Amino acid sequence: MKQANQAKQAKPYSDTLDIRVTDSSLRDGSHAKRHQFTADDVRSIVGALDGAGVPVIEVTHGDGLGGSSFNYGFSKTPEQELIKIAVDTAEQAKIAFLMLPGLGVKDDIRAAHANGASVCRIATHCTEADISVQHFGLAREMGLETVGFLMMAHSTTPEKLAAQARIMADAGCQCVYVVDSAGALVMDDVTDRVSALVAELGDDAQVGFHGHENLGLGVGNSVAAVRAGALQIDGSTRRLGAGAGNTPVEAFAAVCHKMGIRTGIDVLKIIDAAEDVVRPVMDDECLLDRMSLLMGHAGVYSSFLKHAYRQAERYGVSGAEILLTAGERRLVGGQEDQLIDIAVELAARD
Ligand SMILES: CC[C@H](O)CC(=O)C(=O)O
Ligand SMILES: [Mn+2]
Repeated sequence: MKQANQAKQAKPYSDTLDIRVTDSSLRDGSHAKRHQFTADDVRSIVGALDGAGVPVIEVTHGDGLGGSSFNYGFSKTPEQELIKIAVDTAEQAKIAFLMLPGLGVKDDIRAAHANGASVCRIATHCTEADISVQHFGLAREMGLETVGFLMMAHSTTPEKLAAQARIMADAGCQCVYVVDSAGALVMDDVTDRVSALVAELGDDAQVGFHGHENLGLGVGNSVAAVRAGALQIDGSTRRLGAGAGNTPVEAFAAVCHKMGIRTGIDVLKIIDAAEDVVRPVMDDECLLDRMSLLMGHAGVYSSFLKHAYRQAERYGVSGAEILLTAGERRLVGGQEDQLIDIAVELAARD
């Protein structure tokens, strides 16, 4: 623990920030909204987060650029339009976008750049970093800041994860995230993974952490990540994200303030933004209920939640059983359609 704290003190994010927070309410939260964000939602949320000093705001379909589709759910508003509105609204925050190679293509990155986004986040399954190489190359050529997402990080070892982070860093990624897509990591797991990446990457790239609340550990895990040397942390205001939601930015900012970790976020303003601006846009609170808790326990991709509900209703089977079976089969992002297969099997069995 002592060493980890020293790592943080020795290497703050910048002269004024110890760590940099990215708010993902308008991207990860798109899963919870079934991708139905409107232009007004983006305008009001970006305005409030920007005013509270959140330094980076991510805006994209929940499954990233090109995610609007039959398999993942169609967006109400084209994501490039939302990105442009976010850029036009923010006065100080950078606007980030996410892309999964294969779902989105290079032209989507070019369009996001043309619309003014400045942080390009490329996500792959945690053992498949090699598919991100050309996208990092393109993004760097275009002058975009780059972030890599190693998703479902609970499903591989710290050593293997660090080797995948090396592939991203060598391709031009400036910060590689440990992504707890299933909200399945507990604190020591986070410490081990972040430490392994910090040791592997050294000064070549920063390390980040993206948490989900499925075991109620978003804030605790994010603090563990910071102590292990992470310099970038994701969260969502009011936990507006997939599953039980993400690390709540307002709680994390308050905890950091108490711990003397500088985030640049005004705690009182972000608390007001959560209550007065983000909550009214949400269909429901992102709850730590039976379904999301099962996801954390069984290691299921958080964005499967709404799909599981839909198939459970359609085939008259238990959503919890769909999720547990998805966990047993170790399904990864992109295999949403297999939840239909599972539901059909469960219906045939009942
Ligand atoms: C693009 C899918 C996914 O929602 C990315 C992410 O936030 C995660 O894996 O947690
Ligand atoms: Mn997520």
